[in-house]
Amino acid sequence: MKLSNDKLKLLTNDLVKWIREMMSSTGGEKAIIGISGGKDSSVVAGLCVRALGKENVLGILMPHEVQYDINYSHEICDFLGIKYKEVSITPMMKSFYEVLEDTKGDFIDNISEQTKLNLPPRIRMTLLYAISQSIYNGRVINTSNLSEDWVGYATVYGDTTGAFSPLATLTTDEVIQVGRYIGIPEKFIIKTPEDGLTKKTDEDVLGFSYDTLNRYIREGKIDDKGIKNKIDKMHKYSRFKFTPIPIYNSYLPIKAKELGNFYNDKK
Ligand SMILES: Nc1ncnc2c1ncn2[C@@H]1O[C@H](COP(=O)(O)OP(=O)(O)OC[C@H]2O[C@@H]([n+]3cccc(C(=O)O)c3)[C@H](O)[C@@H]2O)[C@@H](O)[C@H]1O
Ligand SMILES: Nc1ncnc2c1ncn2[C@@H]1O[C@H](COP(=O)(O)OP(=O)(O)OP(=O)(O)O)[C@@H](O)[C@H]1O
Repeated sequence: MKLSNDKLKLLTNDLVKWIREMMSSTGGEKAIIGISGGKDSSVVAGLCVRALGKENVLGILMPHEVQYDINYSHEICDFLGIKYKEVSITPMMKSFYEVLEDTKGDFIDNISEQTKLNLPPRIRMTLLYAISQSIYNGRVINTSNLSEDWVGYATVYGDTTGAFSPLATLTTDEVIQVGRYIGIPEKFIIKTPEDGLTKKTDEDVLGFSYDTLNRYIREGKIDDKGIKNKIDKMHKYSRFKFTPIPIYNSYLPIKAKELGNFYNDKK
């Protein structure tokens, strides 16, 4: 959705205020962000700098093997003036593969492509939490956007997680507009997103364009019925990624004083 300057101003101010409030309500001080050099992490980092000050934002660069565009990640951190650290995930990927190889035989024949695709996001998130927990009041900030989340194009317990998610209700084109509004240089926000492992673009993998998806999300309109059905199906079957783990709530009594009625409400 094309946003006017007034709307962008309102939205950006609100986002910045919300980040500040979320940081304080979760008892956090330092924002820890995985910096890929693409639009989502660049815009989240830019918003966090506005909300919390650059001294409270830390970028973690996590290449796997040779990341051909790693200079983008260094440059956006330098541009924002935030501290950053580059940590290769290759040793962790290797160990994981070794362990997985050892599980082959009994009930695993081959390591599936899905396993391979989703391992890097999970390792990156594990690393972000590991770093964040060793920093006083560190909080991992999620960088997902509405378009990808809408169709579940994200790894459960990988990039879907974090302390809070500033861009979760903004489509990819709206993230770009907010990025421009806060002065993120164009080269970081118009990079063609690709999944990093197959080198295919998101749109190749998804089978429809973000323009089509974003228009459907905001206006409910879509010309191609086949694509509409595909999006609806992807949406429906990926909601589990964004809901807390369902819990079995037995009828056995809970008499301890409960703040917030978490268990009793579910009965
Ligand atoms: N209804 C259900 N309730 C609970 N769990 C359910 C479930 N259905 C599947 N599952 C479990 O979830 C697993 C599948 O979910 P998941 O592991 O997420 O994997 P999956 O949805 O198969 O794949 C995620 C896709 O997102 C792409 N991705 C990931 C990360 C970032 C980006 C990006 O560009 O930003 C894109 C990635 O390339 C891949 O194509 C299944 O193997 C199964 O264990
Ligand atoms: N190489 C990397 N180094 C650091 N963080 C990464 C890296 N790759 C992915 N991430 C983190 O995981 C998030 C999701 O990554 P993904 O590769 O799926 O790109 P994306 O959703 O298009 O996001 P972005 O626009 O930030 O690249 C990123 O926003 C970033 O926080």
